[in-house]
Amino acid sequence: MGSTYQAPSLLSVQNVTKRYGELTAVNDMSLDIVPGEIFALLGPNGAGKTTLIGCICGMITRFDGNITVAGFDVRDDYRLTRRLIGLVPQELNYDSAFTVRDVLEYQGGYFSAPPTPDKVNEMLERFSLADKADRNTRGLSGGMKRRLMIAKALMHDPVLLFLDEPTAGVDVELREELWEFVRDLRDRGTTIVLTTHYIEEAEALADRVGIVNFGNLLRVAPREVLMESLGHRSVEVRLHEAIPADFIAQMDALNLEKAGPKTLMLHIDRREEDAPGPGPTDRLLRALFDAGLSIERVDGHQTSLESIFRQIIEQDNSKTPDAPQIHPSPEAP
Ligand SMILES: Nc1ncnc2c1ncn2[C@@H]1O[C@H](COP(=O)(O)OP(=O)(O)OP(=O)(O)O)[C@@H](O)[C@H]1O
Repeated sequence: MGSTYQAPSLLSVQNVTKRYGELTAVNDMSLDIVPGEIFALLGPNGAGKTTLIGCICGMITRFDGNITVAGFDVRDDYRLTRRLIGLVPQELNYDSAFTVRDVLEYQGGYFSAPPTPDKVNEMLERFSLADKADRNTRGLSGGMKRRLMIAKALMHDPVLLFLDEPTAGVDVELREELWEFVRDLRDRGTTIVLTTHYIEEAEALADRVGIVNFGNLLRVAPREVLMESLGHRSVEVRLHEAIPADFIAQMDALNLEKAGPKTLMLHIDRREEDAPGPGPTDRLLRALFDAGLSIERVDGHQTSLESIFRQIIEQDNSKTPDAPQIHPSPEAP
C-alpha cells in the first residue's frame, strides 16, 4: 500500500474555541495550512473569520485550543510567530500624516532592523507606489491605499500572510488588480490565508477553501474537489422541433428531463463521464441523430462555487435559528 505524501503544515490550528460571554465566535476549529497555498476562509458576516485570525496573529490571547506557526506556539513564542506572520487587516490602519515611504520605513523596523533604502524602494516598485513615495498617504486612491497596506504587511518578509477581507467594498477593476498582486505573492513563495464573503474571490484565487458559519468550520476541501463533489454538470440541448412524446422514456439510462417543448436537460454525474465508452452527452446526441431530430444548439452548465456555498450554508442554517445573511458577489444579480 502506498501512502500519500502530506506536506508539513506551516500553520496548525487545533480545536480552537473563542467565546464572548454566551456567544461562541469560534467553535472547536481545527485547520492546517501547508506552505505555498492560497487558502480562503469563506463565510457570511459574523461567521468568526476575523476572530480566528485574531487568535492566530496575537490580538486575541484568551482562547481554548492550540495554534502553532512553523511549530512555534502563538502564545508561548509570540515574538517569533508574529515575526513569521504578516497581517493586512480589514481596516486601513496607518497614520495619514505620514508619507508612503515613512509608512514602509517605520513598519520595516517594527519586527526587525530598520529596512535599507533599497528594500523600501523595491517594495515601492513592486506595489506600483514609487511615484507616490514622498506623498502624504491622505492623497492616495483606494487601490493605492490597499496596495500600501499589503506592502506594509510584507516589510519584514513574513512567510505567512493574512488578508482579512482584502477586497471588501472595492470596485470590480480594483479587485482584479489586487487578485493579481495576491497571485504574484504566492508565486514568490508567500503562503496566503484570506477571508472573504465573496464566493467569486475564493473561486478566483484559492487552492483550498474552508467554509465557515456561526463559528463552525463546516467543510475544508481543495476548490476543485468541492466543485466536483457538490457541483454537477448539465448539458442543455435545444431542438428545432418538439421533443417526441416517448423520447425521454426510451432514454431511461440517462438522467434526462424536458426543460421546454423543444429543450432537453441532461444531468451528468462526474463518474459517468469518467467511465469507459461513450459518455452521456455522446449517447444523447447519437440518439437524437438516430431519431432524425435536428439540434439548434447545445450549452454546457457547471454548478458554481457560489451555489455550492449556498447549499452548505443553507443546510447548516436550517439547523440554526437566526441565521445570518449570505452576501452575494458584488456584481451578482
Ligand atoms: N470583541 C467582541 N466582543 C463580543 N463579540 C464579538 C467581538 N468580536 C466579535 N464578536 C462576535 O463574534 C462573532 C464573529 O465575529 P467575526 O468578526 O469574527 O466574524 P467575521 O466572520 O469576521 O465577520 P465579517 O465578515 O463581518 O468580518 C460575531 O457574532 C461578532 O459579533
